[in-house]
Amino acid sequence: MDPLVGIVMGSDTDWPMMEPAAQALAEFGVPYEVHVLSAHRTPQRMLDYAGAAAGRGLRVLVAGAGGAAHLPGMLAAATPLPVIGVPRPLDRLDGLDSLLSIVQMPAGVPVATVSIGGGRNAGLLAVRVLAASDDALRAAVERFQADLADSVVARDAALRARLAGDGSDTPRTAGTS
Ligand SMILES: Nc1c(C(=O)O)ncn1[C@@H]1O[C@H](COP(=O)(O)O)[C@@H](O)[C@H]1O
Repeated sequence: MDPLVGIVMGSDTDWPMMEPAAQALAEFGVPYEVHVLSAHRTPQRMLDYAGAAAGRGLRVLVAGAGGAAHLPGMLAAATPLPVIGVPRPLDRLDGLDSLLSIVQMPAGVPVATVSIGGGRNAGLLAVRVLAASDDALRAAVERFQADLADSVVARDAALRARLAGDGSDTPRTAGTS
């Protein structure tokens, strides 16, 4: 199947952060491609990719980068497709630099920014973008949401059972120890 989502990143060293995006897409059966592109290091290649993306059938781009993370914004400038940015935490500044570089776009050039290191949510958001015009995919998203809710209920029950076993499940008044 031709890819619908382009997962791109400024360096191959970003892959551990971006792999969960790929896994999320795979869980929903959404075909994707993966590339290393850099607004800084391969500017023309990045522009060529962005310019051709929609015509090749891609529908969403997920772009991860660290530090001076200009890749998502530059892609958004050069494609009409929705771009989801993923800020990568590097050794210094804990990813705040990447987050601000990606999220503070000028009006007219939107990038949907997920949390620092939020590769999985970026993949899930790409699925939702596609699901807006795909009934079968939307039904799969609804099943995913129901499963997530069920897992929280199960964890609630497991925690309460564990605390009851400890004899520590006694209701307490807020502010008392
Ligand atoms: N932020 C960007 C861009 C860009 O925005 O064009 N190109 C590479 N990078 C980032 O540089 C970091 C270090 O890269 P290396 O590990 O290759 O030195 C990576 O997180 C990459 O996304």
